[in-house]
Amino acid sequence: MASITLNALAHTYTENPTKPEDYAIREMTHVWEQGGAFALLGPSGCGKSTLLNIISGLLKPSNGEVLFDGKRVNELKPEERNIAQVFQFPVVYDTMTVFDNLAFPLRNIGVPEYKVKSKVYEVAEILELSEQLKRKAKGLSADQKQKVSMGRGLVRDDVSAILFDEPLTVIDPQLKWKLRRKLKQIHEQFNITMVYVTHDQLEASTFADKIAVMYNGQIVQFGTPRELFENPAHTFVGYFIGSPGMNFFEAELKSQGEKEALMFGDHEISVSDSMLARLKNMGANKVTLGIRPEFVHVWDGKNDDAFPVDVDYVEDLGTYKILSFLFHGKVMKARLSEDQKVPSGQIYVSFPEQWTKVYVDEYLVDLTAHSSEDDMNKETDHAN
Ligand SMILES: Nc1ncnc2c1ncn2[C@@H]1O[C@H](COP(=O)(O)OP(=O)(O)OP(=O)(O)O)[C@@H](O)[C@H]1O
Repeated sequence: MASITLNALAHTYTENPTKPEDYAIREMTHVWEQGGAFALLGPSGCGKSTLLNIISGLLKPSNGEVLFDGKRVNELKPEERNIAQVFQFPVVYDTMTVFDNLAFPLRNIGVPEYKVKSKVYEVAEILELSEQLKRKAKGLSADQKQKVSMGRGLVRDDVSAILFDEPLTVIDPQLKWKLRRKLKQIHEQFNITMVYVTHDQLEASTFADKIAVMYNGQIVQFGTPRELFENPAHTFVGYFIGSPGMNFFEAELKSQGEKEALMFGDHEISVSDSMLARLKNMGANKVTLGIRPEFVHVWDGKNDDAFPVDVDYVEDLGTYKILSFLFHGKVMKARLSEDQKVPSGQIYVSFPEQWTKVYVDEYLVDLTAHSSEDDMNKETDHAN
């Protein structure tokens, strides 16, 4: 078991990179703490496999270091890193039995046969492969083969971490859920650092305690599924997580007499005074506002804090409904519970201040985050 540190890591497949877009991995420093269950979540082409291959040693990074438990491993070959990697497609020896497939990594490092046997039985039991141990791998179904692949990663006690690269791609939808639960259970039992790569938010949040969201070669947020949902640190996280994703609209900071106000057309959007002060300080005149459909309040009648909007359409998804409405010409969505009345015509919506997130240059303006400005204010307070 090990912690995995990526220190000022960057990677390009281009010979002479000149701009940030030339990098599949833009410079990042990141730590996967030892024993954690993590997911690396992002769309196709964002750099997930590149990052995984750098950790396992299949790829040499252009810049920076990979450290296991604080020790640099850049120069170590994959087999010297004690990392197990499970790929999208099962890697099994068809002509061998399931038992021999599972035993292979142990026999390779000279583990005595009595230990091989007990470990293989233990792992086969967990993965529900005990009945198949004597069968040739060739006759197995795709999901059974993938379980054998996973098992080969699990048999060794000395692995530092297990990396899964979209391991459930070949698995039937009904079985996916079961295998995901299994992986979670295995993590709890073995306490190995696990990094699970996927582009599926449901897969990421059912497996991982913490998710790194990757976008354009960068980790834009690393947090619990709840943190990603409630406080997206980047507009991409707001868009990518949730179903449907966050509503976004542009607003302008304008002076209204003595006060500043955040305006969307002629509508004033309510944010805290400290947020207005922070935006003024940053010189941010144009911002992006984000609110999740779950947090938009929908009212039948007029209300002091609510804006009149027109219903566009309502989609009934069984246990909930998605209401699309037009707010100052912009289509936005609200999530209604099953028993909520389906509105039509003109309705009123409000955006609770707590859930109205403010983004400048795609990043969240987070008033709870510790800033050097706060430190300076504190120091001034002390001095006074
Ligand atoms: N061997 C390679 N040579 C050149 N460019 C590559 C190579 N492998 C990946 N890339 C590029 O690097 C970027 C990141 O690719 P990568 O495969 O790491 O992304 P990914 O998030 O794993 O995508 P997917 O989910 O589709 O596998 C992409 O723009 C891709 O085209």
